[in-house]
Amino acid sequence: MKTALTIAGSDSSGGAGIQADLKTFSAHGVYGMSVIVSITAQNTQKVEEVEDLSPRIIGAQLDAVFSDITVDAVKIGMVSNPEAIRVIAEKLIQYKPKFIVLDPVMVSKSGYDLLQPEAKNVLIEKLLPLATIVTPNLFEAERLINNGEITTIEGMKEAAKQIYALGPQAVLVKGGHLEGDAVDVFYDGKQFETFEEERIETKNTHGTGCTLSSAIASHLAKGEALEEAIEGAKTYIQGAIRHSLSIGHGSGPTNHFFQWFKN
Ligand SMILES: Nc1ncnc2c1ncn2[C@@H]1O[C@H](COP(=O)(O)OP(=O)(O)O)[C@@H](O)[C@H]1O
Ligand SMILES: Cc1ncc(COP(=O)(O)OP(=O)(O)O)c(N)n1
Repeated sequence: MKTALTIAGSDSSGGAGIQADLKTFSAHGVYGMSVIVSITAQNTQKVEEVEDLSPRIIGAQLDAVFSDITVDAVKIGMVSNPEAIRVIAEKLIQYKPKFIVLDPVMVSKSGYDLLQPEAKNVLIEKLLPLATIVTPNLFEAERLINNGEITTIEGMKEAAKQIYALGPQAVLVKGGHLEGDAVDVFYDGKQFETFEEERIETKNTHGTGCTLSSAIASHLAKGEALEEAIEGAKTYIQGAIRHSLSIGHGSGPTNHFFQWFKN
């Protein structure tokens, strides 16, 4: 069985973070493992509190997994602070996993900072160059390059080019927050490709970014090429949003088991 490891934060409500990633891996038939960086007290309405784990225990989790198990793909989500980022980068350089999908999580949909402001430049310097692909949403893409607001597909292409210059092997700028269809822009230094799906009108989009990036990691773990992996992940997120769950009083989660149980 193929394996995937998520390095991310825990979401107590189960819609985003580690919990969304593990559900996504399972739904793809991939064995999931986790390195927890932070614990969030969060629900469908807001993030109440965040507590970071120490760099020591983050490093120990990484050593425990990599020293024993073959990791076919890694997904990185919420990494919270500079010290956590440094130990993650150090261990990934040591263990050299074949694929690293980096979702540069910065702010929750409910508006809570999940990346400390002083950690942004450390993430750019230490993690972007290690990434097989980085998957910013519009806000994150704007923050990575500090070049104004992105409001068009052309703007997404320009941002993808500038983020590519920071060192990852490829970039997928997600257009979930743009108007119109859900269009994501891919750039690998050679060509652009757009991945398009119809926009689904729903408030239940908690964890969409986590779900997409861990679906890409699952497809890469199974040996698919990058563009094929994105295509598969885009089909998956479309189903997961279409059958998203009205759980809680706010923005409900994506549905990972829509093939079997529709809501
Ligand atoms: N309402 C929607 N209908 C269809 N696809 C969506 C919708 N919202 C987001 N997506 C897709 O979900 C994925 C995650 O995008 P996005 O919501 O922008 O990420 P994030 O959760 O990081 O903000 C992207 O592929 C995006 O195009
Ligand atoms: C623990 C944790 N990690 C990441 C996120 C952000 O998830 P994302 O899929 O980008 O979008 P929202 O869940 O914020 O809608 C999170 N909230 N918690």
